[in-house]
Amino acid sequence: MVSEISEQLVGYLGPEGSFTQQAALQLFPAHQQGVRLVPISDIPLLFDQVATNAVQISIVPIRNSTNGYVQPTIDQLNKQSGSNKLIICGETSVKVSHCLAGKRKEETQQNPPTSKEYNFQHIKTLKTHPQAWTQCQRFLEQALPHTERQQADSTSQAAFEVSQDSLGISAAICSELAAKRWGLDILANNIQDDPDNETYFVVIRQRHGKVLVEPVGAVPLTESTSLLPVDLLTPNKLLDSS
Ligand SMILES: O=C(O)C(=O)Cc1ccccc1
Repeated sequence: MVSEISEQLVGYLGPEGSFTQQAALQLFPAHQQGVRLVPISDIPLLFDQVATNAVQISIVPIRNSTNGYVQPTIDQLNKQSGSNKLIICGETSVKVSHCLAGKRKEETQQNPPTSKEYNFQHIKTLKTHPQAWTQCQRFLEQALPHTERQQADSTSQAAFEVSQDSLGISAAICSELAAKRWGLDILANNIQDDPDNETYFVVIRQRHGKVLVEPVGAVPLTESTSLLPVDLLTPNKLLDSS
């Protein structure tokens, strides 16, 4: 008996509140019937899950306007290119505005916060996806130059981890959506160096896989428009605009 897929599963770099979820929602709006967005914990797993048909599509970050290619994605593209099983069927982009999110320091009558500046002295550890450090370099050098940095698999994973910190001494660099989703206070917003900071995402699926619902507004991949490294655009490699 052949089992028909009644619901299309679309993986994105989770948990909820990531920039990749914003890209996934752009491509598969929330009200769309027959599609379910599934948070997946890291980039290699997003590729594996498509390759095994555990999800039919994955959305992965590939490049940022400030600091270039997302290396784990490039590594996976190179790894998968030999098998010819997966293709990239479109691209999209999201404007990326980061905030610093954590627990606000208790305010006392004697120590009210000044109007715009919050005191970050209680923040001992910063967490985020590696791409975000260099997108927020100026702010971090000025406001938190000596704070310990810990890497997370995504910006929203960093927000989730900070939400579990009962001492309130860590902070995440993430979207405002992630801060809200995981119950954090926004300690500073728009902390990225470039106000036009933007990240590009690609849509991955199996070359011969069944896709019930096509992504909305995805830019098709062509040699002239693609954001991908040229050596990955050669025929018979992973990429295909068809
Ligand atoms: O999707 C996310 O939240 C990520 O962690 C990847 C990322 C990191 C920095 C900017 C945009 C996307």
